[in-house]
Amino acid sequence: MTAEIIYGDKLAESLRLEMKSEVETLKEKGITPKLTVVLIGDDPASKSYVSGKQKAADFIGIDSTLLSLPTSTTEHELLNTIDQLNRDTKVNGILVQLPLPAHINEQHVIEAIHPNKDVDGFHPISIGRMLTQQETFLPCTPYGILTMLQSKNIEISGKHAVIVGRSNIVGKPVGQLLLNNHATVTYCHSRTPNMTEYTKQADILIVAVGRANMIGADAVKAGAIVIDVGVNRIEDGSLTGDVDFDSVKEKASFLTPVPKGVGPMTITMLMKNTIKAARDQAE
Ligand SMILES: Nc1nc(=O)c2c([nH]1)NC[C@@H]1CN(c3ccc(C(=O)N[C@@H](CCC(=O)O)C(=O)O)cc3)C=[N+]21
Repeated sequence: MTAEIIYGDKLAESLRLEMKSEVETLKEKGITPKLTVVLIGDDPASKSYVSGKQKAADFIGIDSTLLSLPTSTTEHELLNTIDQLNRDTKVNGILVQLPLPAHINEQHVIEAIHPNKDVDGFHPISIGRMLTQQETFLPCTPYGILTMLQSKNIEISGKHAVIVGRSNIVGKPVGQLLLNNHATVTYCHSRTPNMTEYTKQADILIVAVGRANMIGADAVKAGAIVIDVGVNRIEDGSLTGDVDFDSVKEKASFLTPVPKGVGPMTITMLMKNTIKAARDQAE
């Protein structure tokens, strides 16, 4: 079997076009969605992701502001900045780019963002609301993955979804989102013995570990749907996923590439959440 490749960049483009006209309509009603991104320090990867977010916002017509703060910023200073953004009625969404420098407690920062402006969906209130299936901001990468599956009319209900990786921002929430859509969910992680015994049972395999080419064709069931969330910068400077694309392509039914897969969808869902924030706050 040769897999159909799910191109996240193509889907992102069509969704961004829809959002552009949605924002035009909102602007006629006097609503201009505004996102503020806070970036601490000058990590090149973080800068590159942030510029991708700015570009998407510009295209859609979302007002986006980058607040660039030095690495020496204290946790107290950052919490004060967030407090000001929480109070600023013009700001609909707040995103603090992760990872943060070691002297700042990430959880304190995430919990400081008002849940109504939590467009990343990382606040414990947002996570709790997602778990209990209340309406909320869905975390962008899991939301993007769900949208990619739906775009290909892939049935989730009754399928066995195996998640490799258990991070708070991808692995854990994507499993819960698939569970909400009636999948049977198995989590694998660094302490799972004989991991391929599980991955080979997956109808839908989601890999979010951050280790280049850790999943080969031997770990995949024939006809499986494989979603690669890995972002690994390799020696030659290029970007590669967690899945061995060339071999898995010959065995899976659907496969996402890296780059041009989940990454562009993550940014797109952030834009969608920002528009939702603007709408909700205008009520
Ligand atoms: N508060 C917060 N929210 C995030 O959503 C967040 C974060 N912090 N920290 C870092 C991760 C990573 N992330 C990516 C987004 C887009 C691409 C993306 O668009 N990648 C392009 C390639 C970009 C390139 O070539 O560098 C692609 O896959 O085609 C990748 C990674 C969001 N993150």
